[in-house]
Amino acid sequence: MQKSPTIGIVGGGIAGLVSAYYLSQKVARSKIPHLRILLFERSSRFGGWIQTEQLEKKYDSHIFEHGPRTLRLHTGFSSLDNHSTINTLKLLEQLNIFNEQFCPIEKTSASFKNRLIYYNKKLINLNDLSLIFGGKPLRYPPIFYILYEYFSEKGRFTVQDETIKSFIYRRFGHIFAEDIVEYLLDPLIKGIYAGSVTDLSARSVFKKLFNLEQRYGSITGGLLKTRKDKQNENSIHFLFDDLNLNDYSTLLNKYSIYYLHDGLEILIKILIKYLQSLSNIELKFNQTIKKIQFFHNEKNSIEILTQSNEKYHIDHLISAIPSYELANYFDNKQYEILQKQLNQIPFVNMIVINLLYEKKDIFPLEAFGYLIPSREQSHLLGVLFDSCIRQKSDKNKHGSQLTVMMGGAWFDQLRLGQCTDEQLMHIVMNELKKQMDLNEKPLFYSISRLNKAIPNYIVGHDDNLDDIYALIRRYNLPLTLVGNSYRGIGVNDVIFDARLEIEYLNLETMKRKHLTIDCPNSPLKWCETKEIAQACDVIEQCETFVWTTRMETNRVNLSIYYETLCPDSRQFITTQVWNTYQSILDIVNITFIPYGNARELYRPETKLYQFYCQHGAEECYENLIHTCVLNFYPKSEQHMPFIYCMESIEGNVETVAIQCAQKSTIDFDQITACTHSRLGNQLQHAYAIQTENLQPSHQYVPWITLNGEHTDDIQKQAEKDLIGLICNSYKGSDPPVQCKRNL
Ligand SMILES: C=Cc1c2[nH]c(c1C)Cc1[nH]c(c(CCC(=O)O)c1C)Cc1[nH]c(c(C)c1CCC(=O)O)Cc1[nH]c(c(C)c1C=C)C2
Repeated sequence: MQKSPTIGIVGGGIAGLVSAYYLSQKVARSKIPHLRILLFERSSRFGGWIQTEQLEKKYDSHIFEHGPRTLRLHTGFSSLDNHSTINTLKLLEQLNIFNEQFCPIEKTSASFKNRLIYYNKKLINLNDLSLIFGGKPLRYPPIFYILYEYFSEKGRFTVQDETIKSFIYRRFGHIFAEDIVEYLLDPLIKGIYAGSVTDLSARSVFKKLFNLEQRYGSITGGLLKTRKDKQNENSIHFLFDDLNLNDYSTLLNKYSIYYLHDGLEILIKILIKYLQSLSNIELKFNQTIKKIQFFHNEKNSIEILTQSNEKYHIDHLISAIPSYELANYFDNKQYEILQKQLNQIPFVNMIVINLLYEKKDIFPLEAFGYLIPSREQSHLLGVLFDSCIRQKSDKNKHGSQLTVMMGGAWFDQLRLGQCTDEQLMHIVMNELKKQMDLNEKPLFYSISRLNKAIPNYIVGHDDNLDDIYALIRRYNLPLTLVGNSYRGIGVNDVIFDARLEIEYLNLETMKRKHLTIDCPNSPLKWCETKEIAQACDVIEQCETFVWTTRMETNRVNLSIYYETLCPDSRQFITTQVWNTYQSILDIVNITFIPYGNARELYRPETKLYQFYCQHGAEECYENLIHTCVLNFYPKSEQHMPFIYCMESIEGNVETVAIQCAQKSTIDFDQITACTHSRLGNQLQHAYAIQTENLQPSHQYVPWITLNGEHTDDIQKQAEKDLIGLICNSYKGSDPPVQCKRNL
């Protein structure tokens, strides 16, 4: 008998909708067609901050975007690869809106390249190199900055996190940092986070640059060393084989950003239409949630109580609301710390003013827009030249359009919350007159006050996230976090992150919770599975007399000699070994030896071994991470999910390791300490010896031994059907049910 497992999603913004979308696809692939998905949105519309207003005909049907309007085709500052970018393109294709809606902007076009700043009461173009050499806004030639950074003291492995300002001052020194911070990074950070360089985290916002410094000792040195690796980036994502970068390389090389012809909200509308066509999804508008209660019972279920006192029982909750809103639902004292950690992510208020002018050419030059450094003391953060950006779609329309952004981290200081619309417009008109020499009155305008619109990843954000995940694990909460509060604020990041999170959801356990199993008549079957044993109330007896006996006497010993970045090793671990782990772990000991074709050299001066790996320094580092994890987490249940995760995801090793540690129960601080210690070095050396002592010597990786033996036959069978191989080698009289199916 089977009741329907149910997943609840709270929040009907882009994160909630794409979570429902990817979940529906996962359900269709899996064998749980009865799984129900409930999506709760408190307002009467879906889409969150993504909102497109279509103006009347008398305004030439211009569109006003009240939130995001362009999407990235390049990696951006925090993303480490192009997968999130490709993923959104795939989504547009899957929803059949790519061909009619996708409007890319060429990298060479003025409306992308020309990014201006308001400097010394003038608009200057950062793309105009002569300006930089002419001493604006950088006082010295750029090569001075680069050389200083390259030779400045290495901060390797010393800094946990710091503000963007302190990072730049540490790397470039006082003489050079001032220009970079005041006139480049201050406006840039305003133009993405509406935040301040004195608050935001270098580690979270400039992930790539921060990691390069931590790894290679300097940003420039790191960039030089990793230039070669970039060529290998055109790969397929390990979890999602539809994300083949090669399919899109021409497009990514040519274009920089894109917008959707009818505005970004078309993506929301099409998603809703698709979700409404599915029978197992219910989209619930106007549903304010009063309470979410987690029950720590056998089923670990959740109760959602709405304002209208309706109750919903669900098995898993996907939170697609901002972190501070989720925090409110944890009103039980028990979750006080989790509530506090969620509340530690600050959000800033924005005022977005769209303006339509009658005249066609109101812009000083064709550009993306301009940003205003804090030193210039303006009430505005920046101005977007929408007509330049949407040139292709709006070429036959009259007039011109721009958007003014206000608020962010300076919202309270400038008392913008107290301004009436008239006062805001007065400020805007004055500033545009001063900055753009724009004296015209707009034909039409629209003011949006976006409360707590953009999360600011302040210093310690990544550590805070670690704590949040550790608490969710400690309380054993069936909870998934998606949305821009956590791991990226761009639309691409939010969509891709939701897809990853859904991929990691284990629907099987949800299904099992809903199976009502009757105890079979024959006692021979009582210990076949945990669920049957539970139904027969003989768990303890099975553990003592059947399952442990299997464990002690007849277990098959499987050893995998591998290297972490080798594609064949990764393929083997993420398919054959992972399936084996998931189904027949109680008859096999799985041992990992992460070394493979590496070589070692003893350095008497340091009394340490130096390792050289087939796939370079990155691989040596990942081998070492695996080595340390295997040492501190010796049980398969402890290290296998981490190893599987790391071997599944491509990208910067440290970032992936942190991400995977968060998802499993690994304390990454402990592992980092080990990788930098003599202990880590000794453990890696032990694996080198173990690999070098193999009889016969290994000739390739992964190299498999079964009960200490390697033959071509064992290798071939292992690569083809590892479960079958282990089941056949198992000598116990009570093979698990999965083997019976296999034999
Ligand atoms: C003036 C304020 C803002 C402007 N846009 C935003 C704010 C707060 C919001 C915003 N802009 C970007 C993102 C991230 C998108 C993503 O990663 O997918 C967000 C949330 C993109 C962006 N905008 C600028 C830059 C350099 C970037 C990074 C990626 C890219 O190159 O597209 C610069 C910029 N933003 C604004 C202006 C006027 C401006 C430059 C002239 C407005």
